[in-house]
Amino acid sequence: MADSAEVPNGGSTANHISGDAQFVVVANRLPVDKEVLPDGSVHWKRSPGGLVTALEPILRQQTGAWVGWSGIADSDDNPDIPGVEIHAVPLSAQEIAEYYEGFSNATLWPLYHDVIVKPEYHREWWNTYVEVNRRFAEAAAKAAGPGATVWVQDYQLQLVPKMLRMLRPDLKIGFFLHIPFPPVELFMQNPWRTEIVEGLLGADLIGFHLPGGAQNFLYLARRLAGQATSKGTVGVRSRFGVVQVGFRTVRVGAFPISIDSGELDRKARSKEVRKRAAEIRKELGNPKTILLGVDRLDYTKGIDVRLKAVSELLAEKRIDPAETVMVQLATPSRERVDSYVKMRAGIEQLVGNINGSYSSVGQPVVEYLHRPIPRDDLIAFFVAADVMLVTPMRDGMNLVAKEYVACRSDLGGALVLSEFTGAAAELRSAYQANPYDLEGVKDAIEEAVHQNAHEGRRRMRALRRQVLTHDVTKWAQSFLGTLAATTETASDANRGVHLVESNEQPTDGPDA
Ligand SMILES: Nc1ncnc2c1ncn2[C@@H]1O[C@H](COP(=O)(O)OP(=O)(O)O)[C@@H](O)[C@H]1O
Ligand SMILES: O=P(O)(O)OC[C@H]1O[C@H](O[C@H]2O[C@H](CO)[C@@H](O)[C@H](O)[C@H]2O)[C@H](O)[C@@H](O)[C@@H]1O
Repeated sequence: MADSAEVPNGGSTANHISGDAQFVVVANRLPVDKEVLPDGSVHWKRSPGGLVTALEPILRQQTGAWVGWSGIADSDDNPDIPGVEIHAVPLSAQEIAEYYEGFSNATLWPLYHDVIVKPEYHREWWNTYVEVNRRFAEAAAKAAGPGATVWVQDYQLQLVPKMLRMLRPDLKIGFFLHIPFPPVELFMQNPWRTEIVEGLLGADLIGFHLPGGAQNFLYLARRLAGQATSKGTVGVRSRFGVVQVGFRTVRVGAFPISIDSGELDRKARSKEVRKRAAEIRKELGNPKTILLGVDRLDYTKGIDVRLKAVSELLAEKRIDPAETVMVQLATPSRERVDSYVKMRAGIEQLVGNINGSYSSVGQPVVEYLHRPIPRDDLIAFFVAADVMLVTPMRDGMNLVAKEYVACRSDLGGALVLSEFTGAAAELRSAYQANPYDLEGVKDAIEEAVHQNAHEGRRRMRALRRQVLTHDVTKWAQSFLGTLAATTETASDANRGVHLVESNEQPTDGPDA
């Protein structure tokens, strides 16, 4: 183990006595968010988003440590979670503004999601991103036992793999990106593009949801970091790409994430959930059709698209307001970032417009809740919904689509799914649509609303086969199994792989 090392990008050096955890997850967020109630008491609640939904069952199966931030400023409390050793990384209010709201969510998030909103590039935000990444790397280096496996998560921490390797060359380091890896032309906008590619190359294995992301990364590793890489296509959980970094071999692969589908299936079959689902339908006025949206309130999710589509279908009398209720459950998200403030106002206006035009007294057409819903209630909503609307402009995976399918053991319901989600590659039997084509989205919703029962069961059976056989355990096992099998020597890892030198003319272009 290296006791001290030079950390690139302005990092300090330190002695890092190792801890004893053999498996360490490093993520921006802890699995629980700290909340200080008005009476001063502290309450820990489930953190928002799919990353925590996916990783929480993995940590339950595999004892280890979790390094992350508690969601509020200046807190280093470590909540008690059975079987998980928590290491909170405190962030100041300024770091939250510059690293989390700034560089992570107003620079990288829009850049990696097709620049739906214009990314902002500020040097101070970048400097704080580097500084906070260094702090996470140091915390991980302290938590990890000798030779441990450390799994770094997502776009907020792309510099951690290289920083951690400098501190602790004895570790096996994996990195997984939960959001899309953008096309090369967009990635090249980033003034710190080379530092990010080099940061990621500190890992032994870099995982993406889709082969396209992995291939984009391989091209950039050659072009920006000047490394030799494999050529040819990357497969799903197979045919990994290779980047040769000096004597080290870095593997690059596609590992589509999933959910604990078995557990959701069991819960959704329970008497309590069935009863709650029936109550929900009754509370909504026993409509013929319940349309459902479940999202973090994020501009990438296309909540406005589905509201506009429903509004036009009502205007064109293709769906009947007396028979239809749309429920939109929206968890508050990144509420101090400008683009989120604007988007929330736009969505609430659309909801108001639809209700103003088509509701009757006591019977709103759109029910909109801006708060997180307890898990068991959410499952009951999935069971009650006739049509699930998942319409992102771009989404790394979208676990909501998979959760809906896992909850439909009755083979009822229909899924309308944007082509631009990672989930679309697997959920082929959904009613898929291009979210930029409003007529196409309307047609998909109308078809789903009016599907005949036989066709609905056929589609749902196919969707469930995929979701139940590809659960989150399979995702983690395939990633961690590949990481464990990474070999130290270039000659072993590269046997049979043709490497393209960075100065060779590549035959596989970006997105190939
Ligand atoms: N309104 C809500 N209340 C409770 N949980 C929600 C709500 N909206 C989304 N979720 C949960 O958050 C997770 C979202 O994951 P995903 O669809 O992958 O998107 P993201 O991680 O971008 O938010 C899912 O597990 C979903 O059930
Ligand atoms: O931590 P927040 O800023 O509140 O955001 C919540 C999480 O959102 C993103 O989730 C992504 O991960 C999901 C699981 O892989 C995937 O299905 C989804 O498409 C992604 O958007 C983000 O990547 C996480 O880091 C956040 O914690």
